[in-house]
Amino acid sequence: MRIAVTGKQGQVVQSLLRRGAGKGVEIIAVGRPEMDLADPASIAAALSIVNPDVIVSAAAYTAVDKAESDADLAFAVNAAGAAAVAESAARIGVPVVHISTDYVFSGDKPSAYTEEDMTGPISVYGQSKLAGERAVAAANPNHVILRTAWVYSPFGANFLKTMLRLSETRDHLRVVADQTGCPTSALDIADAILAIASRLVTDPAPSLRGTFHLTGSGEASWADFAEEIFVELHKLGGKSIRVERITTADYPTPAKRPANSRLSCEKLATRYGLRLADWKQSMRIVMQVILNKGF
Ligand SMILES: NC(=O)C1=CN([C@@H]2O[C@H](COP(=O)(O)OP(=O)(O)OC[C@H]3O[C@@H](n4cnc5c(N)ncnc54)[C@H](OP(=O)(O)O)[C@@H]3O)[C@@H](O)[C@H]2O)C=CC1
Ligand SMILES: Cc1cn([C@H]2C[C@H](O)[C@@H](COP(=O)(O)OP(=O)(O)O[C@H]3O[C@@H](C)C(=O)[C@@H](O)[C@H]3O)O2)c(=O)[nH]c1=O
Repeated sequence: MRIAVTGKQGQVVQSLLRRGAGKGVEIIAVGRPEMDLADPASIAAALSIVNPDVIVSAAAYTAVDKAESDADLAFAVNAAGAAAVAESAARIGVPVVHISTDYVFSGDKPSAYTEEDMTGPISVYGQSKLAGERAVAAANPNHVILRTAWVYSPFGANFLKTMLRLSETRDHLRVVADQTGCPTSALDIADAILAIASRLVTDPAPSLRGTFHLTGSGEASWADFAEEIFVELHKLGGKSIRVERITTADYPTPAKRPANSRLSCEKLATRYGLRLADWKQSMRIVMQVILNKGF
């Protein structure tokens, strides 16, 4: 199986390259400079030349706060760019696996969101990703949209790495405790994508197509996540860091985040038999990779 994945340095792309190695899967990362998602004309040619069996649409404009003042580029990449990737897959006649986000929800629901729940993004990033979901579904019926959340990994920029970086110069951090979600390892996402892609290329069942939630098992607030990171850091010989649990109002940001963005992943478990590990277990693996500086 040959997979074309959009982006090069991103967390999910890098995790796919790492997890695909040695499994008889050829993964080709297609990104800048040869393909710019903000330049639709560059997309079809760059993807078709790879002659893939599946396209994984993992590249996105992910700077949540910056998107508030950069909506045109966020929409160009996350909506028009995603649409062009899905159209390219349709033209080649292959499935597209598109990655989306918990931020398509408002966060008002008191329990975990299912795929049937109404969306209602409260940030430009979330709005642009929802527009992308709709455009992907319209462009290629042979699609899987995977909504994931709170992604961390040894690669790129993420909350876990931000916490570790801040801990180098501080012994006390203030972190919001009233936003709840599901931390998800990009390495686990990569394993799931590989399993999903191999089903899609062999099984035309409609029940395997559509929108699915894919997050780490369990739930946490950002403060819980930070505390667990620092427990593990201390166990691995690092310094002790105190987390002060604060409210969203105490930590003003340009973009609003959902208060609740927990996602129910039952549909994926039922249709694909896939369930990701508990986030704390996966977080420990990622921490060990980062602190030991290698796999
Ligand atoms: N990070 C998170 O917490 C979450 C992410 N998601 C979604 O998961 C997917 C993967 O996210 P993640 O791996 O964390 O993303 P990253 O922020 O780590 O990487 C973003 C990727 O997108 C690429 N990219 C950005 N703009 C363009 C552009 N104009 N043209 C081509 N490539 C571009 C980057 O390119 P380059 O390689 O050149 O830097 C990079 O490879 C995204 O769709 C994201 O919306 C969903 C939920 C949570
Ligand atoms: C750095 C920091 C953040 N925070 C808060 C701000 C915010 O509410 C929360 C997370 O902040 P970040 O900016 O790191 O994370 P954010 O960019 O909001 O992460 C999101 O990224 C996009 C791409 C997604 O799709 C989402 O699923 C989600 O992972 O933690 C603190 O309370 N203290 C801190 O020291």
